[in-house]
Amino acid sequence: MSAEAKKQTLGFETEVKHLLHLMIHSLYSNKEIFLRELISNGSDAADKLRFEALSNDSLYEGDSELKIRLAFDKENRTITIADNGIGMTRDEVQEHIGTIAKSGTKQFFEKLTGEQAKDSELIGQFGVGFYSSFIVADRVTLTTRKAGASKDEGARWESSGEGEYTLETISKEQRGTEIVLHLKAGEDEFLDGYRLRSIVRKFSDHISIPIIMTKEVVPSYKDEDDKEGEEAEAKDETPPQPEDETINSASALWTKARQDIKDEDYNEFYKHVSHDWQDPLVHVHSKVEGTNEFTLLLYVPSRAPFDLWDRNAKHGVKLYVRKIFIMDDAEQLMPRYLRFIRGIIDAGSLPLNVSREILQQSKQLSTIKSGAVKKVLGMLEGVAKNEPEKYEAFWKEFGQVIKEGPIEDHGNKERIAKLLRFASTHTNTDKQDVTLEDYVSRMQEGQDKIYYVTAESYAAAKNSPHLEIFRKKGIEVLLLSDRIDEWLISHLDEFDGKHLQSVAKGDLDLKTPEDEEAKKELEETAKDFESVITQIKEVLGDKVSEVKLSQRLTDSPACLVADVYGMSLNMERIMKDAGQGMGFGMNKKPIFEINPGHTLVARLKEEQDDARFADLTNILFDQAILSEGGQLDDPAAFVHKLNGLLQGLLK
Ligand SMILES: Nc1ncnc2c1ncn2[C@@H]1O[C@H](COP(=O)(O)OP(=O)(O)OP(=O)(O)O)[C@@H](O)[C@H]1O
Repeated sequence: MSAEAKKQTLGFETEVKHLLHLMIHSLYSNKEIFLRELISNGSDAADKLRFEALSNDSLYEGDSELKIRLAFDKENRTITIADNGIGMTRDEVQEHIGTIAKSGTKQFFEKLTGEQAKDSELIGQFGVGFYSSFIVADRVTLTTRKAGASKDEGARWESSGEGEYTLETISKEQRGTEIVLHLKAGEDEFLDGYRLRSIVRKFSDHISIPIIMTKEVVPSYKDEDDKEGEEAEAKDETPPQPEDETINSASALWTKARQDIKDEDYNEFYKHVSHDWQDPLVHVHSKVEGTNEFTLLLYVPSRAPFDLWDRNAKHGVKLYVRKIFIMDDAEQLMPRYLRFIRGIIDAGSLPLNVSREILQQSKQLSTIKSGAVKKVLGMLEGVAKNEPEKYEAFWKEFGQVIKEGPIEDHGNKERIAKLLRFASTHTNTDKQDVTLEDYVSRMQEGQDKIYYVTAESYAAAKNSPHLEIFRKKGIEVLLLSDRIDEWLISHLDEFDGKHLQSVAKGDLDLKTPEDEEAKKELEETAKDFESVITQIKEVLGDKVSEVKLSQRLTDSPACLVADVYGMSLNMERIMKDAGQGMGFGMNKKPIFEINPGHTLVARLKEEQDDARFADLTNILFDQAILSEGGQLDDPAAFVHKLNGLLQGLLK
């Protein structure tokens, strides 16, 4: 026996134990799903073999009828699930089984709180897969051999799910994977053919290869009189060959007509392709005719996957060609902003021998992609229109990703823009539920722009001094505080012919008659403030590009305004945080606007003492930074100056 053939005892990754514990507890009321998960794996293994065999027929080893066999043994209290799919090498077993080598796992564990209830919720986002065996079994034996490998290159893995597993090389006649579950005490309900059949029909009917069980001998109800004769007959006959039966409908779900598919079937298929254990939020099933004929069955999950923000996360759409699985993770099929979409696309017109390289440049595939994107957008539009509550749930989970849409997908910009939802001064809550269309319908007479403010948090946006004049005039402003918003807005400069305008950038031009009036008045006032403005400029030096009287303030004494062509101050901060080297200062300096109607500014005008003038000016400037959500370079100096003034009050 070679060294590696020896039995090894290996430890699970530390996280596995915790994960197993959580899974078992959160799934206990739904424990029959272990069967769905194992059958799902068997079906994936068959898909993989079928694809590999396209270019290497010998992998079938003369047996191309792919299937899954399910059996139970009452005496030994075991359930066996066996497939003749691709199988695994010993190394693959070590890599895939009992190890969580999925991207994003680490982040997932960081999110766990240790509180059972909360963590159970979270874990729903994490596929259960093979581990679900341990919900019902206290020992699991997996034997497998890779298709095309020699018979003595099989592997046996065994574990009781408690931190360790053994792995050894064995000889295995049949390629594929066989899993034996040694049931825990109390799980005997699964040692029942009727129960197993009904679970398969409920969860795995859509699996496209046959799931086979031995036909059970149904006791026949014959006349009492016949009984003796029958027994006598049975005695001298060898038992009849057990007969097989297929217990699922074994056809690719997406090839069926919509009206023949039940909601449960759609949901179970979703769980199979997505490895999610919750029902999806919504699906679209559609056949697109034409030269590039294809069928798609795509889903929106009800919860964001745990790796939604992981750059390396897998994409969720599988590519099939005429029912043959071609590949997972087909990033050519969905743009990044729809990366949460799960399901399949069956491209009838692609050749079967496509490779990843060919796909990358395939014109046909990009046509299919754009057709699929349109279907997905159509589905979302439908939900938004007809099922607003569902859309709200969708937006909560995926809104931030959809906001990448106008940046990534110019062709569909208008359509995506209509799917966006924002918080706004109209509703004054942090709930993002205002559409751009709603906004436009509420625009005031003469208003020709869609106004927004960006800030680091909803509170900072809502309380921004820049909103004062808008609130006073009852002009709605969108309150943007998601990180992505700055980028979104830089790519979405227009909606329905209306320019999107930051309230914190450039000159205000509200285009109303009162506005013109106010402007004139301000020009008059400005004459009075000329010398104050010059003095403020001297104090602030190159911290600002300009100082002027403000039209936007009613309650606050001062604010900062970004150059109309420059970055907003919020954007500058984001860039700085992201270490983009574009720190405060690289951008054009902000304009410092003061409110001539404010008592502090009036006080400044009267101030004779230069030192006090400088202190007050610096305080107003720092306050303006703070109310923008910015950070002070020297907070202690600010506090010191402020206290100086306050003490002055007490004298
Ligand atoms: N019957 C099988 N035949 C061949 N490979 C298998 C089989 N079962 C599992 N595997 C391999 O083990 C890996 C891990 O399986 P597991 O069920 O834990 O997770 P998964 O199916 O990848 O995803 P999830 O955990 O989200 O369900 C699979 O991706 C596959 O590579």
